[in-house]
Amino acid sequence: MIGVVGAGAFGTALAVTWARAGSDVVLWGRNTEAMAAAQSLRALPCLPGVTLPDKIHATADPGHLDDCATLVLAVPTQFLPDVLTTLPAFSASHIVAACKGVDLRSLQGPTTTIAQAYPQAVTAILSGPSFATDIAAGLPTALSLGCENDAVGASLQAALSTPTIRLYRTQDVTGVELGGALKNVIAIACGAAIGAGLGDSARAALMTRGMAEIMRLAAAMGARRDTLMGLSGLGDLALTCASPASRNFALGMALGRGEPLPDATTEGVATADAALRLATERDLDLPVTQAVSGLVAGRLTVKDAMTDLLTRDLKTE
Ligand SMILES: NC(=O)C1=CN([C@@H]2O[C@H](COP(=O)(O)OP(=O)(O)OC[C@H]3O[C@@H](n4cnc5c(N)ncnc54)[C@H](OP(=O)(O)O)[C@@H]3O)[C@@H](O)[C@H]2O)C=CC1
Ligand SMILES: O=C(CO)COP(=O)(O)O
Repeated sequence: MIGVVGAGAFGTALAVTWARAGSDVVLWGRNTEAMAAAQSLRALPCLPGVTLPDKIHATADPGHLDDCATLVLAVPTQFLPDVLTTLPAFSASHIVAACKGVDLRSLQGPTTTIAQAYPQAVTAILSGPSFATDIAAGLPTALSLGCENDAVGASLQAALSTPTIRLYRTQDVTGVELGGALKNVIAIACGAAIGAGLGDSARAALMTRGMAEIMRLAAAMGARRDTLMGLSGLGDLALTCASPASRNFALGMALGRGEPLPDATTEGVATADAALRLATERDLDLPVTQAVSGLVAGRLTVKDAMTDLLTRDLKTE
């Protein structure tokens, strides 16, 4: 049995696809009324038009997660520590993070946060280009599964792949985590460029130089370059920087149009500042990330950010 913690768009979409593939799934959300309604109506408002298969048990009672050998945590990264401290302890042997961010308080990725709360469990990270709506619609998707323990990684890969979701596995947890987290920051930059009317060429430049920043920071933290060139890196960058369906890209577009910050809980907002702190500790320069941090905090306009980026010292590629 698979337990999914977090009945938002992504947790629900994953639960639906695993249930359709034949797994029994407990889908836990914190709101008692909402989860009772989901269990009886077989639907959740975060995924309109999607029917919850019978194999999903929607609940707000964490006791129902006790029998799950595998738990998948699909809550926004900044809320993960709270979720882990408010839920009772579980006996799950495998815990998979399905979150894309770096915790701003601890500067840790989700698997480190989980491992501190559950030292007995093997942790893994699931990340890659995948809109919840696409997964729930049964559209084809490929994701990276990072797990240091390759035997457990292989069993999770088999258990969590479905006829429509293909998982590739790696032992490079840091690469999978940082690829998924840092692409959100670059998506905000690309959205801002498009929202401000700076054009597709500017977006391509930001994606490319943003990828260089992702590589610079993640490699300094131990990630492998080939992981970052894979699904949870270049793959997710390509999706998120090109689609208004991305909340990070859409947030950037709103800022680019001169509107106020629409939703400060969007993953890339906190992760921009977390990435800058990680970079400062390593004496690294992340100019696009710096621009995003200034934009979301209201310290910079898109015009200021553009001028800052274009007037930097010329350098080799
Ligand atoms: N949406 C997508 O297409 C994708 C999302 N992701 C990643 O999945 C993660 C979750 O995102 P997503 O599902 O979209 O987010 P949503 O905003 O749709 O849902 C977030 C969920 O987390 C719950 N939550 C928030 N705070 C707490 C808390 N303190 N305690 C308990 N539960 C809490 C919310 O509960 P409540 O409803 O009660 O507020 C909600 O169920 C993010 O890291 C995101 O980057 C990854 C790939 C695709
Ligand atoms: O991570 C995602 C797609 O892979 C979803 O991106 P957003 O969080 O920007 O919507």
